[in-house]
Amino acid sequence: MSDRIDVAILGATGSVGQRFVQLLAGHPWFRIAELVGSERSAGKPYWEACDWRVSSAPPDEVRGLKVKHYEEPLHSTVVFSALPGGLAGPIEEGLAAEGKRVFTNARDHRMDPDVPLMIPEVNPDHAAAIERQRRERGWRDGFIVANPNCSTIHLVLALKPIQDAFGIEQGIVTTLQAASGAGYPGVPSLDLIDNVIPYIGGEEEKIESESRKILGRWEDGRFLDAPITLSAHCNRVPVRDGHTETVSLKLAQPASPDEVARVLAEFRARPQELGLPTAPARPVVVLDQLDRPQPVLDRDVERGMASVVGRVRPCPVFDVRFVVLGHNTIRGAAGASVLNAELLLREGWLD
Ligand SMILES: NC(=O)C1=CN([C@@H]2O[C@H](COP(=O)(O)OP(=O)(O)OC[C@H]3O[C@@H](n4cnc5c(N)ncnc54)[C@H](OP(=O)(O)O)[C@@H]3O)[C@@H](O)[C@H]2O)C=CC1
Ligand SMILES: N[C@@H](CC(=O)OP(=O)(O)O)C(=O)O
Repeated sequence: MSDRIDVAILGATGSVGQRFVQLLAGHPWFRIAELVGSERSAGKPYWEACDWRVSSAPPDEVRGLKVKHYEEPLHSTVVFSALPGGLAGPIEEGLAAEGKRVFTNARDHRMDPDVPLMIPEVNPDHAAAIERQRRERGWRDGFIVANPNCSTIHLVLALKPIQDAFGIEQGIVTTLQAASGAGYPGVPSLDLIDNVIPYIGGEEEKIESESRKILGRWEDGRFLDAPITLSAHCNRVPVRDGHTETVSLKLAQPASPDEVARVLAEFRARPQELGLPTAPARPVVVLDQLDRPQPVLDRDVERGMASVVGRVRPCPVFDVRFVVLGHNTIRGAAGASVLNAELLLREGWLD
């Protein structure tokens, strides 16, 4: 365990930061060395600074760790960022310029033309954009790798096997997003209980543009978007964790619902081949029951790292429709970053 790589977590006290702590405590390759927060938390022991919400108590190895201010120097070479969007951008760039390998959840750099927006099962080859980043930004060892928006990740994990097998031309996705997606404390309880809020700022645009980048190609030193037209409708619902999405797709080649369900269930990719520690054995899990997936029952399948699909059936307007559910702060956020870091470590980018 002594040769584990020291890592820092930015935004360690928030909803996503707590999931990072949970996933990285006892990790075989990484050791939580530094926890970073705002002015509010800096200088306090983690257990005191953090309103821990994801299990009974923070892991012993971090309880007493003193939270650093985000302007303090960091010694860790790997940095996981759960900073708020808008604030994250310049801080992450500064760290990459110092040589840190930054794995970020924040939206700021996702659509940069030299930043991989990675899902290891979908576009591991996009890591090659790091070379352009280093060349054009003058960074020698550092880099930024982003993971997508929490709704985008689960949508794209379900689209990838279908795109590869049959091609996708158009899609409509409607989300039912959990309260924890808005951070902590997030949406006031009186606004959300007994209610549905049919608006999440910027979310529809992110789902539409991020999906095209991830499903696209890295070719001749630039990203080429996948030629898929998507229309997203986003809603906040009174669910604690787990985003549900209903999806209708127009395919390039005909396929029956059974054929679509089969390619989804059989989908395996690089993280599974490499046996990465945080990789789910099945990145997409297909359920047969008529009324599944449901957040309360299915969000923790494969330790929250899988996208759970159900109700694969014909679509009278397009070709096929289904439901996909995924944990928004595990595979939708912290788990996605950790899996990106595991992949890049195994592929030599952290040497
Ligand atoms: N929640 C989700 O499902 C998902 C979130 N994301 C993204 O992950 C990031 C974190 O989100 P989430 O955990 O939900 O947010 P939270 O609001 O729960 O947490 C925010 C974190 O950022 C820290 N922070 C706030 N302001 C500052 C500051 N001025 N300087 C330094 N640190 C600061 C807070 O520290 P302190 O407690 O010390 O104030 C806290 O640790 C965001 O970019 C979000 O968009 C991405 C995908 C999914
Ligand atoms: N907007 C997402 C969470 C989030 O923070 O997304 P992003 O990282 O794209 O800003 C939600 O509300 O569920």
